[in-house]
Amino acid sequence: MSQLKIEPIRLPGLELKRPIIISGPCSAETEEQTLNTAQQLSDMGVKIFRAGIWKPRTRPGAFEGVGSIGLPWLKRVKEETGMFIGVEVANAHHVYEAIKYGVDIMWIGARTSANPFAVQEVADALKGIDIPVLVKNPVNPDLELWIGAFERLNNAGITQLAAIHRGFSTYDKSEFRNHPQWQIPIELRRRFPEIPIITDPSHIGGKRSLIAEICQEAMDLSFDGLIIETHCNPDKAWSDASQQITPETLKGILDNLVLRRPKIGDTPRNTLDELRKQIDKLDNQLLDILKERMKISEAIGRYKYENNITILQARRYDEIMNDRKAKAESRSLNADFVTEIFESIHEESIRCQSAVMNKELKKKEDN
Ligand SMILES: C=C(O[C@@H]1C=C(C(=O)O)C=C[C@H]1O)C(=O)O
Repeated sequence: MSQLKIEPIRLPGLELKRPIIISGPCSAETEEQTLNTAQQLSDMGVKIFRAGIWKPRTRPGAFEGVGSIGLPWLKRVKEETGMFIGVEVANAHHVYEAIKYGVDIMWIGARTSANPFAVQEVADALKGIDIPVLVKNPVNPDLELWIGAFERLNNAGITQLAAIHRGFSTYDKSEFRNHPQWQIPIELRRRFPEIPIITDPSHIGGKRSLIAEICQEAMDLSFDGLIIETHCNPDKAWSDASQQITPETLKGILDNLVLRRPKIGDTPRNTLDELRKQIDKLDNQLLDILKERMKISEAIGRYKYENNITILQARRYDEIMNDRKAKAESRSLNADFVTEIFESIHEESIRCQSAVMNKELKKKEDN
């Protein structure tokens, strides 16, 4: 199991409290737009400003960021508002430029964190620089690749690290621009509880109407912060207009966030302990039932071996899936959830039957 050395993010003079808020436009477009947005955010108490300077776009021809000429604008933001400034970096040149202009915090984008060569280049460029680096999840839902990026940065001596959860690309259209797949950042939290997780509702939602609920969900998962795109005139934004909001809208969203305590602490435990005992008991029953079901699958596997029948019986499988889904619905259980469970049980049943068949075959060969 990998070990990471994670230290809290240090920004001089700023006490980082949950939720950490990072905000600013998707892209710095003009000096005026950058400063105007920053001033409004600063007035409402936001301390960390973000703006994209180099924008990796899916197709050529879209606005790809203003490049290094935007860095003096960010420097002005820092000087005039006192906010800390952050940009996305994707190669060594970006890192050197950002350092030159006093950038306080850098993040690695989702397309970059999917590419170990690019992450390594950024890590090598950062060697010897003590700066917080935020790593967006790779575009594909691959937790190991995400962890690999933290390891590469760690190996280069970067320890002030945090994760940005921006959702995962899917071919299917869904209500989200990038599917949250919350179980992936949750698994990151389980394995590396010391890594702060910052959710990016702008990229997950892709539209303004989803931002508030994604922020609330992230807070209820006890994540640590939010990075939210804001623009002084969102409808006129040069990139990602549909997901940017005004600083004023952001203020409304933040004011309405319900912040619950991540630790159970000294709340009266009796009720919770009792309910958890009931969960433990039911989980044990589930495990016993699964064990019994797999034993029957094995017996079916032996029967199929002896009678020369294929393991997969698509019609029976289809009947089971339709039946269990209907029964899930009649019990007000989420049909997608139940479908996933039975898909997984079926897969394991096939694996158990294959193992039985291979064992029988080997026995026969050995005789
Ligand atoms: C157990 C069997 O084999 C496979 C596994 C199934 C299951 O675990 O429910 C169902 C159908 C088959 O694809 C079977 O044929 O009944």
